[in-house]
Amino acid sequence: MSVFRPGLFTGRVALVTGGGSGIGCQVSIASRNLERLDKAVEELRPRGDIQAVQCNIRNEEDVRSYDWLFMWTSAAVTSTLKTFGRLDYLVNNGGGQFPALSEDITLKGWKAVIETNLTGTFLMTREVYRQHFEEHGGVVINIVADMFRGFPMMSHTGAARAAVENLTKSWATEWAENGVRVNAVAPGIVFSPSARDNYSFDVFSEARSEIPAKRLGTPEEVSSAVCFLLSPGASFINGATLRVDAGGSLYSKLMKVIPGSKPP
Ligand SMILES: CCCCC/C=C/C(=O)SCCNC(=O)CCNC(=O)[C@H](O)C(C)(C)COP(=O)(O)OP(=O)(O)OC[C@H]1O[C@@H](n2cnc3c(N)ncnc32)[C@H](O)[C@@H]1OP(=O)(O)O
Ligand SMILES: NC(=O)C1=CN([C@@H]2O[C@H](COP(=O)(O)OP(=O)(O)OC[C@H]3O[C@@H](n4cnc5c(N)ncnc54)[C@H](OP(=O)(O)O)[C@@H]3O)[C@@H](O)[C@H]2O)C=CC1
Repeated sequence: MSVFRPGLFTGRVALVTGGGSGIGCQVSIASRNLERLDKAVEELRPRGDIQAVQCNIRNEEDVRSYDWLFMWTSAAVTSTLKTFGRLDYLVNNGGGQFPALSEDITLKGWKAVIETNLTGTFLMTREVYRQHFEEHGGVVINIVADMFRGFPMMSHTGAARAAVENLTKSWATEWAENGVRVNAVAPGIVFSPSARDNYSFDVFSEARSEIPAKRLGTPEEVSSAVCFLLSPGASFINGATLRVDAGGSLYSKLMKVIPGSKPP
């Protein structure tokens, strides 16, 4: 997702997991696939000072670490601080899941989704707080999802995202005195090739009719919300979740077709 806008964030530094761009802001983008990250850096370099950091957010060593001599390493947080000398924003955007009925989810699959969406967000945020925000303050944005009525067919991610929404509130209170704000953004349905490839049918075409606006959202519409919550314009907003879904989370769509009811 394209995260920053010109002018608003000049001189500020952001660490964004799962891609995202820096326009008018210095940015580290962090995910597992270095080849894809390097490609994104090449595309975005003309628009801002941007670096790629290979990091599996599920892996504490990737997220954390200084080495035993406290030398800088290539880990996500330390390398951002080394390159840019400061850190103002963390956007926990990295995440994903696969569609499956709960009874079909293996323990390995459950753990993969919980570790990616919940543990990864916890590790990244804890590390940024310890290494920088505790002393200097900052803003955290957690990208969650429309799980407000449960998440049939994706119960693992529903549970993880609901937990992240709850963490958002805990952190907002725990770290307020250190000048840290923590908010969440809950996108509705936005086209994503990786999600498309996870489905056996054309999920995005079908989803369109389930959205009151009768269209999908765009990455820019999500990034506008992220930018607002990062900006001083949101300085009195803490612990909130902003739904960016054109009202989709209020609409009675069924993600799993229920053909009929059996007698009790
Ligand atoms: C109504 C429509 C809503 C659409 C809204 C879209 C929302 C989005 O979030 S868009 C972004 C979505 N993108 C993705 O979700 C793609 C990324 N997904 C993943 O990376 C994986 O799904 C992951 C999160 C589970 C983690 O993958 P990884 O760490 O690489 O783990 P493995 O691939 O090795 O899988 C571990 C384990 O997980 C189970 N599993 C994985 N994929 C599936 C699948 N498609 N179906 C069923 N089970 C799956 C499986 O148990 C895997 O173990 P093995 O069986 O030993 O491979
Ligand atoms: N598209 C949509 O409709 C919606 C999306 N969301 C959420 O918004 C976020 C962005 O989604 P979108 O851009 O559409 O999807 P993408 O699948 O394109 O982006 C997900 C990103 O997360 C990264 N990622 C996944 N696992 C890890 C990991 N273990 N460590 C580090 N990075 C990881 C991936 O990079 P890599 O594989 O290189 O690690 C990828 O860049 C995700 O959290 C998604 O679940 C929420 C609601 C709806």
